Amino acid sequence: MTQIELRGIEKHFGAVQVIKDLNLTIADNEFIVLLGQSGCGKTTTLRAIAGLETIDEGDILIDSQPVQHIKAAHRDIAFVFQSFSLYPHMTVFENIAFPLRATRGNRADIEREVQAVAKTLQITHLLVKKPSALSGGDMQRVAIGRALVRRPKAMLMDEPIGALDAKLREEMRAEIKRLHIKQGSTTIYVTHDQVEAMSLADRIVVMHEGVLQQVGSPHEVYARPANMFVAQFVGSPVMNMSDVTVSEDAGHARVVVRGAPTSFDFPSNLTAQLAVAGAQNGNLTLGVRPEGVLVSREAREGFVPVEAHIIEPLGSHDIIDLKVGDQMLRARTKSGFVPRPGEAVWARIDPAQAHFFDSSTGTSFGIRL
Ligand SMILES: Nc1ncnc2c1ncn2[C@@H]1O[C@H](COP(=O)(O)OP(=O)(O)OP(=O)(O)O)[C@@H](O)[C@H]1O
Repeated sequence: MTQIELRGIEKHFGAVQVIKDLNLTIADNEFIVLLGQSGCGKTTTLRAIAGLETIDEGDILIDSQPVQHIKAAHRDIAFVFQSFSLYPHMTVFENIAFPLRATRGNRADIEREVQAVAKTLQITHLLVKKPSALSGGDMQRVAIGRALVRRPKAMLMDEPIGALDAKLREEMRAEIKRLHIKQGSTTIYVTHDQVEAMSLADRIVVMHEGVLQQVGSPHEVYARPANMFVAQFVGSPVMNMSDVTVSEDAGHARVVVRGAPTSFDFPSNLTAQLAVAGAQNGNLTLGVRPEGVLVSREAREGFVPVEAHIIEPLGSHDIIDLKVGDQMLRARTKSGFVPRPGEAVWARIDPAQAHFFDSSTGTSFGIRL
């Protein structure tokens, strides 16, 4: 059982505040991913939990006990870094066994535990080798094995597969997930890669400039982004964002994209919901992911004329830039469905996939259609 709680964490480096009032509770066995751009304070947060960095304000609690006064070595937390930091003169077996030497004297116990971890990570055949004979992925497996072997209260991982090539990263991602399901330990994982975050996390914590933006399951963060930063950071290609005005007309809401000649049809309850949320024209941004832009070759009800502009065929699907007046809208369509550049087609925004944000604060109005 390991629960970790961060209460009102603040951290400065000189005059620069790198963590601002961070509050977060991580449940036992939970896999949490801290996601954000370089420099947003992820690593500093992880190091503070491990005891490698002090904090200026707030409390860090492990199983309800404040730990600020406890040194890193006594927090019983394992840390896996991007750089593998294996001991080059030791074999893989000795590297994994190393953390056990201080705590478990008995050779037979050490042998058994190293073998068990090696089996879990499928590296038994590497135990006699030296790190210099290993590939990048295997080195990182050994580093993870060394962290796991002492069965720490929690695992902290800082971009552990960031240095590997794309194919190996994908493989290691799957392995880390399998390992977590099998081994079950409270894990906090740092990355700037949203795909990695989505595929690994029970919950993603999105950070920006030291401020927590949203905590939620991958689905929540993707489908219900709390603000424009999260909306554009998660998902690829990025969410379309346009300034819009909304008016009511003959039982419909009409959404006009600034610079576009036509309006998109929305259900009439949009205007009522926007009014309740305090949204006002002139301060309204519409966000829609490319899969929320529907494209048709023929005129259909609710579809407006647009022009296919740039087409990126990606095999499983195509990404098409549609010209709507002087605005661009990216759509994701079935592969080969659309047209040549310059061809006139029809588009509609799926109201169920539309997001409305306050243009000045970026906050979502939480509209559900
Ligand atoms: N020891 C330090 N002294 C001064 N500034 C630091 C120190 N460590 C980090 N910083 C600064 O604090 C900010 C947050 O850094 P941090 O490493 O936590 O961010 P990050 O989100 O993990 O980014 P990255 O992925 O690049 O490591 C950055 O602006 C960084 O330059």
